[in-house]
Parts: sequence; C-alpha cells; structure tokens
Amino acid sequence: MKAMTSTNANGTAPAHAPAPAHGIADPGAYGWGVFHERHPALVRRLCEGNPYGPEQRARLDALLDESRAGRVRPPAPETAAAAPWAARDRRYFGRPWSEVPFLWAESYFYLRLLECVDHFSPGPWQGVDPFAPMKNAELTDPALESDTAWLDGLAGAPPDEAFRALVLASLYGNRADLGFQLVQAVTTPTDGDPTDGDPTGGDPVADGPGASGAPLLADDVEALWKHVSRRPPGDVHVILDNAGRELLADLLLMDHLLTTGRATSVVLHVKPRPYYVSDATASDVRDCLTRMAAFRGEAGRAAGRLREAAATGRLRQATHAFFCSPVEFADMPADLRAGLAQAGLCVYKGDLNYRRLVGDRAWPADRPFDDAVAGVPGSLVALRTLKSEVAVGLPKETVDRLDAARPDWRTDGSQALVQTRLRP
Ligand SMILES: O=P(O)(O)OC[C@H]1O[C@](O)(CO)[C@@H](O)[C@@H]1O
Repeated sequence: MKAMTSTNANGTAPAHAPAPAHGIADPGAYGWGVFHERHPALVRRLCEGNPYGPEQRARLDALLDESRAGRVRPPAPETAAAAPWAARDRRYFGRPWSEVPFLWAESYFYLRLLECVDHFSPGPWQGVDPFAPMKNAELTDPALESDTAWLDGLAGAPPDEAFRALVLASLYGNRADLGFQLVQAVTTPTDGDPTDGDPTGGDPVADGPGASGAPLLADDVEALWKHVSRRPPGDVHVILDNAGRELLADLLLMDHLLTTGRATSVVLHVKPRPYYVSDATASDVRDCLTRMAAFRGEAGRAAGRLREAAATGRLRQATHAFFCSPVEFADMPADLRAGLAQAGLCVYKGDLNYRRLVGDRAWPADRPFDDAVAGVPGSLVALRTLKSEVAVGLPKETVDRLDAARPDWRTDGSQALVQTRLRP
C-alpha cells in the first residue's frame, strides 16, 4: 500500500497534518487495480448492456486510455454544469491521472463516464442510467425473495436481537455491490483463519444474512441499540449506498425503525445521478419498493408500510449534488450540514461513504473513530464492508493479526464493521 501527500478535498490546509491520501499510481495500490482492471471490465459490461454507437464506444475507450496513462481532461461544459464541484475544483486538470488522489480520480472517472455516453447532452441518451441493465438484473434475480425469508423468523424475537439482525442485514447487504463484483469474488474467512467465527450469536439472528460472515472488526451494534431504544425517537437519515440487495435490506431496517416507533421519520439520501455503478437513485428506490411489494411474507408487508409512510411524509427522499462529489463529509455544504445536525441518527452506508467520512488517507488503523469523524455533524453510525484501504478505530492487535493472516483483508470484502459516534 502506498499513499500520496496532498491537501484536503477543498485544497486548503487542514487544521492537523493529514495522513497521505491514497493514490492510483502505484501498481501495489488498491486504486491502481480499480483503474487498470475494474474500469476496463466495467466498460465492457456497459457496451454489452447498452446499444451504444461507435462514438460513445470510442469515447469510453479514450477515457480508459486517458485515465490509465494520460492527463486529466476538463469536463465538457454541459458536464461541468451538472457537477458544480468539478467546475470549481480545477486543481488536477492537465495533470497526469497518476498524480491524482484515488477518491478524486474515481469520482471524476464516473462523471466523465456519463459524459462519454451522452448523459448530459440533449438527445435520446440524456438522463439514461448506463448501469440500469446491471441493476435490473440484480433486482429481478428470482433468489431475491427467498433471500428475505429470514425476516419472517424474526416475529417474536427479543427487540434487541431483531434490531441486531436488521442492522447486520443492512451491513452485509453492502457486499452486494455491482462495481465490486466486476472483478472480485467476495470471500469469507475459511477454517483456520483466526478471524473466523459467527458474528450473530444465536437464533433468530443466526439465520439472517450475517450468519456466515467474519466477526465484525468493530461492533457498536449494542451502543446503537441503546441509542435508538432509550432516547426519544428522532429523524433517521440514511446516506444510502447501493441499489438492489443492499437497498432492500436498508429499507427493511428503516421499516423496522418506523414501525417500532424508534424513528419519527426516515430520510433516504439518494444520489442525484448514476454513480459508482450501483449507487441508489430515486428511481432505484421506487423500483426496489415495487419489487418488494410483490414478495409474500414480511418483506412484502414492509413494502406496503413504507409506501404508506412515503404517502404520509414519514419516509422521504432527499438528494444533493454533494453526494456525487469526492469531497469529504467534514467539508459538506452548510445546507446539508444543517439537516444532518438535527437528525436523531445518521446512517452512513458502505465503503465509499466511509472513505468520505474518515478521509481516504493512510491513517493509522488505530486512529480513534471519534477523532476521524470530528468534523461530521450529528450522531452517526457507519455500516461498511471493507473494499478499500482506509480503516480507523481498530485495535492494533486486530490489525496485526489480520495483516499476518489475510494480507488483503482491507480490500477483499471479507471484513465488515459497525462504528458509531453517538451524542446524547
Ligand atoms: O458500494 P461501496 O460499498 O461504497 O463500495 C464502493 C467501493 O468500490 C470501489 O469503487 C472499488 O472497490 C471502491 O473504490 C469504493 O470505495
């Protein structure tokens, strides 16, 4: 793992010396593999799934070439108009991509990918989601319904166990990320691995989606339970990640919080445009609820309740241009900050949100989580499967043990964590 020295996301000097940002130049760095292996695989899938013409295909190939060996080209005017951060933050334009931090480079790659397929240009492809064929394939997977059968077994479970099962389902739903699956078979620890074990601790939770995973690297579920069960219910804001399986599990958790009175209302923060392959947009929420509504059993009933909650304003969707930017959450704009600061709880889903939450830098993994999220408002929980190099808030012994037993533990999708910073 090799990281690079850089300024923070605003290009200003932060109050304390930051660790170097993760980069994409070094073939040993995770980001290099994303640009040199994952992105070509993604472009192949897009061209198989969408009837793009020669110009769109040529532009996609040129973007691959540019981002692997060229200099960063500024966005076209219509692209810049849709992405204020890219219009403002010009510091990397004209420089070799290899000098750009991973977080910035990957976010900018997805913006330019949309430009290549005419997403921002008036015409037939304007606004079309290039990832929709991949998202649809997951949503129509016949196994999706039976994958929610564990929910029926929760009836009558003690409230704390039911809560834990739903949190773990939402956490492990984050493994089902279509971008990640392009080149990576998600693995779980095998016999003999010192991290092997059952995170769930017994029925009915043990039959849920967390049952076959590794122990959580950080497990603040109990603290989270105390937070939601002992304080007056407030608004819960979810900074969503992937559509499909992950979103389905997130919606089940939100239905649980609403029906048990542990949330007054729920705000789903979706992406304003297609991003990082499977990130959820408003139409993905709609499609997921439609699919869920056809399920027999509790998941189908949850869809009905959520639609009702949407109709009465207790389930709302929100979006912000900020969510498709590479800016860290500590530097979020004032309007978003004001909304999240008032929340009873903010749930940050997934790997990319984690990178933006703690800073995508080579922090010592035992840096306290509270310290890393000091600039982020409100009470918060991160539910993350590890798919990139950054990690904080972990005991040094855990990190040493994992480094010895499983060198790719930070990026192979086998590990997960629940970390909180909760305020009374
Ligand atoms: O969907 P998630 O959990 O945010 O994961 C996205 C992650 O996938 C990658 O694009 C590739 O692993 C990471 O760079 C990124 O953080």
